[in-house]
Amino acid sequence: MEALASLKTPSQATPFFYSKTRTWNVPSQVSLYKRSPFSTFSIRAQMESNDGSAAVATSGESVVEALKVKEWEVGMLQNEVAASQGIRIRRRPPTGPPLHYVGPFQFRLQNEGNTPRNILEEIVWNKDTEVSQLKERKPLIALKKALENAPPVRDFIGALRAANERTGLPGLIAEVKKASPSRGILREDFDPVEVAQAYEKGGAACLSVLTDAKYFKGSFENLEAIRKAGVKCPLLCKEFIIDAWQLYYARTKGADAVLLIAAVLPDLDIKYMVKICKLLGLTALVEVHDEREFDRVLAIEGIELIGINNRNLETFEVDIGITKKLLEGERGKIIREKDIIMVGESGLFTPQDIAFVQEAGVKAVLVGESIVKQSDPAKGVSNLFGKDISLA
Ligand SMILES: O=P(O)(O)OC[C@@H](O)[C@@H](O)c1c[nH]c2ccccc12
Repeated sequence: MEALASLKTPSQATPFFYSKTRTWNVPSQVSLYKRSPFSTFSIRAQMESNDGSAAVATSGESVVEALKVKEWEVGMLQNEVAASQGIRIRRRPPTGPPLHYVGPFQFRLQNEGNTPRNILEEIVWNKDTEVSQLKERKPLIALKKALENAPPVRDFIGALRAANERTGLPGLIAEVKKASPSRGILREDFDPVEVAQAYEKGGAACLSVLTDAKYFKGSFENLEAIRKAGVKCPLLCKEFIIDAWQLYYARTKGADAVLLIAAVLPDLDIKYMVKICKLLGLTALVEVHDEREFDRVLAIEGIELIGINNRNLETFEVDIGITKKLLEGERGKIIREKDIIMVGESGLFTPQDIAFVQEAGVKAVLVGESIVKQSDPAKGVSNLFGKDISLA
C-alpha cells in the first residue's frame, strides 16, 4: 500500500530505477494482487528499461526501491552541502536524466534537476557515468595491485621550482591537448608523444596531458604512451576528478600529478583527495577561478600548488586579469607566507602575457592552445617566452 501511495505522487516518488548501466523507466503497468486469500494486497509493477529488457517488480522488492529513494535523497543533500560552499556545479542525480516522460511525469519541467545547466556540469555528469562503468571493470582492489607495477612518481613541484630558478621565468607546464569544447580541434595531425617530446626539447618543466575523451579528445593511452616513451618531464593527468578511484587510476597510468577543481569538489572531498594524493605520492594541483574558491582552498591544510584558471569553465570566458585580481592584497600575502606555488592557467599567448602573470605572483604557467597549435611546438615554447629556454 505504501508503495502504491508513493507511485501516485510524483513529488515523493523516484520515477526512474537506475541499475548500473541500465535505466528503468516508470512502471508501464501497476496492479494490486494478493499472495494468498489471507494476505494483504501486494503491488506488482511491470517495468521496461532503456535497452528493451523488461522486469516485474513486486512489493517484496520495494526495499530496493526504498534504497534508490535514499540514494537520491543523499545525492540531493550532497548538492546542498556543495551549494552552501558556493559550488554551482551539481552532481548527477543517481536516477539519471529521463529518456522520455511517462504518466504523471510528463508534466515535469525541464531543468528541475535532471538536465545539466552548463558545459562543466555536463562534463561532470558524463564523467560520473564513465567512472562508474570503469570502476566495474577495474575495482579499486585491482588498481591497488596494479600500483605495484606503476612507474615511480617524479617531483612535479621540484621541476617547476628548478625551471623558475634556472630561467627566471615561470616554470612551464605545457599541455598536450588535441581539442577543447570552447576551441574545437587545435591540432589536426596530433601525435601526443611527438608533441610531448617537442615540449620537453623546447624547455618545458612539466607536461599536462588531457585524458578526457569525449570533450577534449584525450585519453589515458596518451598519458601512458608519453610516460613509456621516456619523457622526463613530470606529468599532470588533466582530468575531471570526482571520485578517489580516479587518483589510483591516474597513478597506475604513470601520472605524477592530478588536477582537482574547486568549482566541482566540496571542501571535504578536496581534503580527502589531497590525503590520498599524498599517500600515492601524487602532487595535487588545486584549481580555482574566483575569490570564494581561492579562500576555501587556502583554508585547507597541506595544499602546495594552486592554479588560477583564467577561463570560466561554465561560460568559457577568458580574462588573464583574474590571476592578478586573485593575487592582490591579503591572499597574495598568505601565498608567500605559506610558500605555495601559484600557477597561471589558460589564455596565455605572448611574452607580455607571461610577464603580466609573473608580475601578479605566479611561479608557473599552464599553457595549451598557443603552443600546441604551432607546427613545431618546441618553437612554440620559445615564441611564448620570447626567448629560448631549452636546456641545450
Ligand atoms: O589552452 P589554454 O588556453 O592555454 O589553457 C590550458 C589549460 O589551462 C586549460 O586547458 C585548462 C585549465 N583548467 C582546465 C580544466 C579542465 C580542462 C582544461 C583546463
